Amino acid sequence: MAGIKDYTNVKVGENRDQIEYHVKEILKLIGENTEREGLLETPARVTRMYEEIFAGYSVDPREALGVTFDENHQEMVIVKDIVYYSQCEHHMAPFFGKVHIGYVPSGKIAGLSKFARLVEAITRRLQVQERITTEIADILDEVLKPTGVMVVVEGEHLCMCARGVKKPGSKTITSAVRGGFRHDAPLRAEFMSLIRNH
Ligand SMILES: Nc1nc2c(ncn2[C@@H]2O[C@H](COP(=O)(O)OP(=O)(O)OP(=O)(O)O)[C@@H](O)[C@H]2O)c(=O)[nH]1
Ligand SMILES: [Zn+2]
Repeated sequence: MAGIKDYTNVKVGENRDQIEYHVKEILKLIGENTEREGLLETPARVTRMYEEIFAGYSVDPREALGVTFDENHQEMVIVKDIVYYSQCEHHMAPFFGKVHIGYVPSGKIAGLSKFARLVEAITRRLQVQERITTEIADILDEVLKPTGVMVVVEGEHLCMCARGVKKPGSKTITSAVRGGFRHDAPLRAEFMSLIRNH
């Protein structure tokens, strides 16, 4: 299975002309007049938007976590409320929410901003929420080799709100645990209580 770890290094900007062409074709196929004023720039706008929302394809998420420091801190570190916007791979509709990361270092810590960079690299692609969660946990585990990692992701999926089953407000919560968190219920409970918004 192709995963985030096999990042493709595709830069959307290099395919700009072709994407614009195909967006214009889709507009025609849904019954639009691509020559009316409001739509003239739309293929180019959509392409620029794709460059942003699909920027993750050109980033190796392991490198996003690049800067690490040797540090003898052995208690849990939590970076919570990292907002993400992603696109569901089934409908190409947005889903968005927050990522919460907790880890217990084992000699290595990462620069705090790098957690958000990791989240960006993984979410700015076509995704499912479960894979976002798993990949963040696996990459942290691989790069930092911590005593343990726990990742919780909250998401609201427009494909469930604006269409289909139409259930606005429903939330999906996914979690992944690695290392010491697996067999340590109090540690998981401490993480959950610290990420709760007060
Ligand atoms: N597990 C999981 N499912 C997702 C995610 N994003 C979207 N989906 C679901 O993917 C499924 C695709 O189902 P299909 O039956 O193939 O597509 P569909 O006919 O458009 O389904 P409906 O949304 O039920 O109308 C739907 O149940 C979506 O809710 C995600 O991140 N994780
Ligand atoms: Zn969907």
